[in-house]
Amino acid sequence: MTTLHIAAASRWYGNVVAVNDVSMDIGPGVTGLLGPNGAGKSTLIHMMSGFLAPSSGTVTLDDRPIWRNAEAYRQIGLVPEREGMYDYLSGQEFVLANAELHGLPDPGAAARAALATVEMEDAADRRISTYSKGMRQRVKMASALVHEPSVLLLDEPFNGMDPRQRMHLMDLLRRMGDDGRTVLFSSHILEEVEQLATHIEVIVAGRHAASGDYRRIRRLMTDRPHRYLVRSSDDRTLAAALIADPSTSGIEFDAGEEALIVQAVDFGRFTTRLPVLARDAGVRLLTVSPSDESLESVFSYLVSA
Ligand SMILES: Nc1ncnc2c1ncn2[C@@H]1O[C@H](COP(=O)(O)OP(=O)(O)OP(=O)(O)O)[C@@H](O)[C@H]1O
Repeated sequence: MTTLHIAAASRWYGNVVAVNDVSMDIGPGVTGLLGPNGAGKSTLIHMMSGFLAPSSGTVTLDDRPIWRNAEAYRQIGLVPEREGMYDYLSGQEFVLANAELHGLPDPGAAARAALATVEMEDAADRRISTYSKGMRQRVKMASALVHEPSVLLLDEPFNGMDPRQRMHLMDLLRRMGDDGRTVLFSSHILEEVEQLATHIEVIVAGRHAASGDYRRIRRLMTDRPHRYLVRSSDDRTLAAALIADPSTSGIEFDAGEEALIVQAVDFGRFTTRLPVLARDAGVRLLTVSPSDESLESVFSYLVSA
């Protein structure tokens, strides 16, 4: 069993604090690292893979520091976000180079096996420059898997993949998690994380914001107050009806938007009550849209919770 242990880890670049006092344990199975762009996901993954030293705190693998520890590197595979690859190599040569760097006894066979795992055998002898984005992603994956690591770290692995490739990679990662490997992938898309991860760590503005399974994270998001932008045939009458109802805790009129901004007490109740109240008041609803549903606002709610 392999566990990554991150204890009060921070990393700064000059005066930019990318990761701020983060503590978490990542064990076997599939974990999703969720956070908006710039949250510090890549920096955290680079510390977990031994590419970066923490500025303070520790990042260990089964209690041994990862930074400058060749033994730990042998157990870790990293699929970086960066696109830069050696385009003049074939897929086979690229994966083989990593197999050789790891000093594997039969690097050729290991490279072929890893390419087969990601279903790239047929294109293995073509130059990487001719590959699609999804194929490049798969070759990076084969390269990370060639030494059969017990920990696999993937930085935004689904970016640029078509739905079929995405499903295929999800199946593969699920299988690895089921086999007892420690798999962590980062994403800024909640739906992606929901489909794959049994455990989710949320990071926002460098800080650890929440942790748990999808249901717990979702609950944190839906239990918070919600704001809606509402336009109707008679905003004044609708506002009076809404404010008298317990599903609504506040209303203001946004002159710029020419709409009501309604603060709902809870998401489920408000969305069932609104049409009923409007109908009873003889008001036609023209627009109902969440005014703060962006991932960023959900995250900032999680951080302040
Ligand atoms: N080498 C660097 N030098 C200076 N600042 C950096 C460096 N790398 C990252 N940062 C800053 O650290 C913060 C976190 O960046 P990081 O790439 O880890 O976030 P991220 O969550 O992976 O975002 P993205 O998904 O957009 O890559 C950002 O503010 C970023 O600008």
